[in-house]
Amino acid sequence: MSCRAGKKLFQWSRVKSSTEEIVKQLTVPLREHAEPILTLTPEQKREAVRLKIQEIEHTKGQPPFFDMFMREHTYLRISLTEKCNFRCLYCMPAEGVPLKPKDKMLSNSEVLRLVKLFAAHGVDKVRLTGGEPTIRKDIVHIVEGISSTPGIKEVGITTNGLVLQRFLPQLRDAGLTKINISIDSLDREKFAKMTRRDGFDKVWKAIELARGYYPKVKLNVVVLKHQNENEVVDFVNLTKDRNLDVRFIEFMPFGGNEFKNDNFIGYREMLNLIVDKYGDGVIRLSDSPNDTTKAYKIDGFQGQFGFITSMSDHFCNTCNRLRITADGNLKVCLHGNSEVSLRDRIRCGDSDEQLSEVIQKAVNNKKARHAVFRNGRSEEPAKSSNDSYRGLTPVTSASSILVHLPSSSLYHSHLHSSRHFFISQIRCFSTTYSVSSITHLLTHVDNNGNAKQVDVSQKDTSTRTAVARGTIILTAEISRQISENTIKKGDVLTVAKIASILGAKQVANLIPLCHPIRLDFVDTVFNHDIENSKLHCISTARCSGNTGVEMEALTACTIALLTVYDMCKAISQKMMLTNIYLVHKSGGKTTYTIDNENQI
Ligand SMILES: Nc1nc2c(ncn2[C@@H]2O[C@H](COP(=O)(O)OP(=O)(O)OP(=O)(O)O)[C@@H](O)[C@H]2O)c(=O)[nH]1
Ligand SMILES: C[S@@+](CC[C@H](N)C(=O)[O-])C[C@H]1O[C@@H](n2cnc3c(N)ncnc32)[C@H](O)[C@@H]1O
Ligand code: SF4
Ligand code: SF4
Repeated sequence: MSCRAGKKLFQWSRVKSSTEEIVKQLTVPLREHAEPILTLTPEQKREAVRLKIQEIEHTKGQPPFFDMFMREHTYLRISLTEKCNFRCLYCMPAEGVPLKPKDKMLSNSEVLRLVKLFAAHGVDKVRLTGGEPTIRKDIVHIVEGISSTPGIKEVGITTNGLVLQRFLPQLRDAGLTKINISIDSLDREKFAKMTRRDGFDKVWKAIELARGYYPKVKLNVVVLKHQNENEVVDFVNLTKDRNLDVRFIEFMPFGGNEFKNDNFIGYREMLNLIVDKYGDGVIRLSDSPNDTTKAYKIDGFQGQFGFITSMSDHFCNTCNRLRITADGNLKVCLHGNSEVSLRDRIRCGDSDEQLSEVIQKAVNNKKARHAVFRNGRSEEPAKSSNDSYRGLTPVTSASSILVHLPSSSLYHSHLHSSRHFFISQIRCFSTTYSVSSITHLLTHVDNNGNAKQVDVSQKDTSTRTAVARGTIILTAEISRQISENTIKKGDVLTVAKIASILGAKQVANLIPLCHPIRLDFVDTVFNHDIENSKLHCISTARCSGNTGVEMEALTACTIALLTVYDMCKAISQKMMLTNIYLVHKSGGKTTYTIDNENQI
């Protein structure tokens, strides 16, 4: 979801003001739009559809990367290098990590190709990280390339700040929009102990410089017990008259770090320390939809602070992140072990379409939440029913889920392997037109009552898009079998999607006075309301031409629904196609968007 909620202040009314009471009130979840699409109000759904249409138009039709939990991935984190000039206690061993050869790293042009591809699929935010990203010599060029990629609205960097002063002006000029700087201690000696390097002065100067360039600079502070926990309030004090957003990060276990439970301090405990000092002055701010941070501020302070609570209260249900490692592996989850090499696919000469297919497949396997940590080791969460978590429900048991099916040539191989592939047969019946006294008003009938086609040769060429929607009411048994993909005839939704594309291409042959159109794009997605045994279908058609594609979208949608009927009728014929209508049309002289679907 790409709803953008504005940040607004929120102050709790309090009866008692003991630290414990205040912390209790302040830790109530306050995340807007945190739930997946199934709990949206009709108004929000309409807005979501409108945004989706806008987005599809903007991205020239590449479908966004949705996972099986309806999470749309719009944020790409790219690690530019494995190297680092620090050795933070919680991140790297003193001797550093084993480095792969340079030729295994993604090159500048490979990074930019991937960004372009992800942007075409709706990614609008990229963050560069590492290792230490400023070690990469071509960092300014990379930022420049990313910021000028169509569709990218934000380019951020997360850095330890050691050499940032050198690059900051160029980075800003290259289009860097956001900066997060890590600093774990305000005490020079402790800083050196935690990073195993003496760099405090340079990092602090970089922070001051960045504040001059950016309206808000985020500071990342990993808090470790017995190390820097006693500095939490000092960090909050920095926000008094500085445009800083200090984020306290819970220590997370990673493969290489030495995670010890003794070092862990949860966010409630940190908040306690702050409330002890500021009492009622602590204000909870509302969080943006995909924020990792629970945001707060002290009343009257210029800046704010927050907690990244990956361990004690994870935020996986709103996850919109994908990441690429420095050597070009796609990771769909920070804590997941599965990776797929995009670098190898690029170097084997894969087309963008093939890469998209690989990415979508990986995204389909993304778990509902991150791995469970036991004894400092991460274990993948179990699949299927255990994946259901905090309102996130996989397709197999969802009450309503948008099933996204990527469009690509690889479908064909997938389909060939499916046992039954039926293209529903459309019969075109000959039609008798009755001539009425108002034939002269009809554009498709001449004065003698003969059918005539409209001459569109003088109309302007423009990009035309149409979106149609329809529903098939199923039986409960059919609904269940579709959701579990156990229908005997084969993979219903995949076949229906392909049939819808073939159907759209046939419009000029099926509907007597329609013009043949050179279609640029057709896509169909499904929204399966399993509980209510309804399958909604949304079809989009686009062309660049002098007449519209509404009929193509409507036909695509209808054929998809008919195909579902055909694939399932052996189980029961008690199904009904209903509510097929045009949701949106743009290009040409008029734009139309249905403003109240309930009226249809
Ligand atoms: N669980 C989890 N934690 C993450 C993820 N990305 C970042 N984090 C945590 O957030 C901390 C800060 O990350 P940053 O690199 O500053 O990125 P960010 O917070 O996503 O950045 P913005 O929201 O764009 O400001 C990291 O140290 C992690 O602890 C993620 O995908 N999953
Ligand atoms: C891996 S670093 C890479 C970017 C850069 N080198 C830096 O330190 O900002 C990104 C962020 O992850 C945080 N981080 C690293 N190891 C962590 C851990 N074990 N638990 C929580 N956060 C961690 C760092 O503090 C930093 O804010
Ligand atoms: S947290 Fe960043 S600065 Fe520290 S060792 Fe890891 S990569 Fe380097
Ligand atoms: S742990 Fe994985 S699923 Fe959870 S927020 Fe991070 S990347 Fe997303």
